[in-house]
Amino acid sequence: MNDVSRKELGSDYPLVWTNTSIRWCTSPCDTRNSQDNCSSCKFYCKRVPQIDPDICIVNYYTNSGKLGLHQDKDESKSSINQGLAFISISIGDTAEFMFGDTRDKGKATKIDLESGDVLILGGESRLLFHGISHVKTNTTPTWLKEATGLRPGRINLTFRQY
Ligand SMILES: O=C(O)CCC(=O)C(=O)O
Ligand SMILES: [Fe+2]
Repeated sequence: MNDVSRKELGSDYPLVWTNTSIRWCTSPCDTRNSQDNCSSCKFYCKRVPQIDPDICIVNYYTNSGKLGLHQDKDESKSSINQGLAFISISIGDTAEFMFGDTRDKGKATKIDLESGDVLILGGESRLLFHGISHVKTNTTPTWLKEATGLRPGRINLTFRQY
């Protein structure tokens, strides 16, 4: 993601992202007990409840793959009402990710999700409309292609708590 996208996301929605590495909380951190005791991921702790994922959905997009704007509502009412996050990890080709408050594609904000980006939608942003407008051909990092023989396209993993 570029810096503009980071600012947009950071100011409007409680999202956490990284580029090319997973920055994860390594110290005790639990919003259910305390909101301030985590030095490594204060932002995440304060605004997005922690999850114990029990579902992983794997999406594979060819270079013509798309996913229309939608809300993720298949988890339990309790999970959604608490704003439990879903954690999305992108691998392979870059995709343009859209998100917004309505299903209107024209009004959605668009950001690039690159291989290695981690996006967390939780708390206030749990029910954001989101989707993939397109996948950018031949954008997988060369080292990844060489190391894995990954075919063209994009893999997205989302970890969720039912
Ligand atoms: O591929 C993505 O980045 C989003 C996937 C998604 O929204 C979903 O699986 O519900
Ligand atoms: Fe989704």
